[in-house]
Amino acid sequence: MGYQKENLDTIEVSPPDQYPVESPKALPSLQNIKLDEPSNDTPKGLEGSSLNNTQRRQTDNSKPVVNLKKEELAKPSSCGGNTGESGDAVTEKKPVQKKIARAKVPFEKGYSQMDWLKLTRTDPDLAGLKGKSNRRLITLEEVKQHKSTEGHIWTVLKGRVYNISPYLKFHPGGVDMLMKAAGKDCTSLFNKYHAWVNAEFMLEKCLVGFLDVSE
Ligand code: HEM
Repeated sequence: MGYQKENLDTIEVSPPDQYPVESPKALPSLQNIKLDEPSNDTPKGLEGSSLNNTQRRQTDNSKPVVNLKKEELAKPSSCGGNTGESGDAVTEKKPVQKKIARAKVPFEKGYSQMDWLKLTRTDPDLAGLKGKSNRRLITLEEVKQHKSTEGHIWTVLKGRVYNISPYLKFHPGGVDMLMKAAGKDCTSLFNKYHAWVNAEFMLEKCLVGFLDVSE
């Protein structure tokens, strides 16, 4: 028995010595294989997806368009297979769209988008209508009169009139930016910065009425 234990000990010691010798040999060979394969097909696509994941959050705005272009350009090269040059053409990063300066303002504690969602579910009168209907037609003149009254700052977005007062401090672009919408139709500004934002859902409870376009 004593002999067996000694034998086992010596056997157990030897494999850890072998692993570091074998694994470095094995890894480089695998890496070589992996590197060769994608470089023929879509190296740009792979680079783009992994690198952009970190960048995307900062500049979501123009990325989708640029990515689409890349994909479109990458398709012929991956079909052709041999044309590595066409891939290089993709790296000439000429922004197709004008880049809009985007600055997210760090939200105050208690003013995250999640907090806003909670508020919309708990506050009974974010629109400030005090029981009045939010189905009525509202003229732009009336909207203009609600640009500084505390608690009653209105804007028009895609034909709907909202009271944006309660949302001001929750707006990720900051109060100042959202105040540019006060008392007027902010649809084009809104679309300029973030056409993808689902304001209809976010401001549902702030609906005051609908813009009267008959005038
Ligand atoms: C009236 C309704 C509006 C709503 C519901 C709204 C909502 C939002 C949301 C959800 C974001 C975060 C977007 C993201 O994370 O991708 C955001 C960001 C921003 N918004 Fe607004 N917004 C409104 C109006 C405006 C207006 C009128 C302006 C400009 C005058 C504006 C300028 C910005 C800017 C500069 C940012 C920060 C950077 C960015 O993410 O693009 N927003 N807004």
